Amino acid sequence: MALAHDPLFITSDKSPIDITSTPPPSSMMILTQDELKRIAAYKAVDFVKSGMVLGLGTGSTAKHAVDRIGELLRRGELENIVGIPTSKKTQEQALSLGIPLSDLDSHPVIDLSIDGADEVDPRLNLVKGRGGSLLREKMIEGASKKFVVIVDESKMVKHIGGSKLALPVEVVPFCWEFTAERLRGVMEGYGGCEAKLRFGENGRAFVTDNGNYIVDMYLEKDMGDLRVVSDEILRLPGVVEHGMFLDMASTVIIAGELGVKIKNKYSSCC
Ligand SMILES: O=C[C@H](O)[C@H](O)[C@H](O)COP(=O)(O)O
Repeated sequence: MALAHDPLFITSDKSPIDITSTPPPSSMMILTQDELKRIAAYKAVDFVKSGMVLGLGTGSTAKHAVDRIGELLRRGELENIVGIPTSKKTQEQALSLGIPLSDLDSHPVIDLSIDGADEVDPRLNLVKGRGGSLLREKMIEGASKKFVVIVDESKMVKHIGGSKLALPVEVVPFCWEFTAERLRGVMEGYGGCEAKLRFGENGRAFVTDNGNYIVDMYLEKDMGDLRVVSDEILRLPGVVEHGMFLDMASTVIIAGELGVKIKNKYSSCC
């Protein structure tokens, strides 16, 4: 894959989403998917300023952003950062990098969160949680003034579920089969789905940081009105949270073959 290094920006304001992109350079370099993730992550860290309270995301893309924040703190280029980790794994990583940490109880308003995503649709709705961290992510990113999502271009889909990979739902372990069956039932009205319990590497049910299970829903079609589906899923007793992050991302940074694109959601205010 090739990526631009020339920081020349083009802005378009004609779509409901504001798109800024870095075009391909004259000399191209082949980059791996992980390098693309790192490029998106570093670009997002450009938004970080000293003194900020930061939501620290989880996953292979967010890991690069946390590393970068640690590096800038170490070099003294950032100061007085407080990180709010979205998982135990990120907490460990941040601690190992010397990033001062806190939580939502002490810092209920977060200046900026940076995190990866599993899918991004054209309206910047997301699927998250294929790493199992969706609940803490949704709590922390939902409390953020700005939420910057970092992805490589493979995550862009025409509609939620378009990758044919899982839409994760965190459920209580108690009678999870009953809850999975109820989820299947709800989804019949929205194109249908297969609902499977997620297993960990040890062959047992995967357990989230909150002691819950994950039921992965494999969608068959575009679900239509995502808000309606979201509300129905959340009304099921036994469901804790789902991995659709609707209308939450303020900016999505996409690293791909043709360069880095930045999509901003229009703000409704001045
Ligand atoms: O639970 C995991 C998170 O939602 C991740 O942000 C998401 O799965 C994307 O992860 P990655 O950057 O590893 O593709």
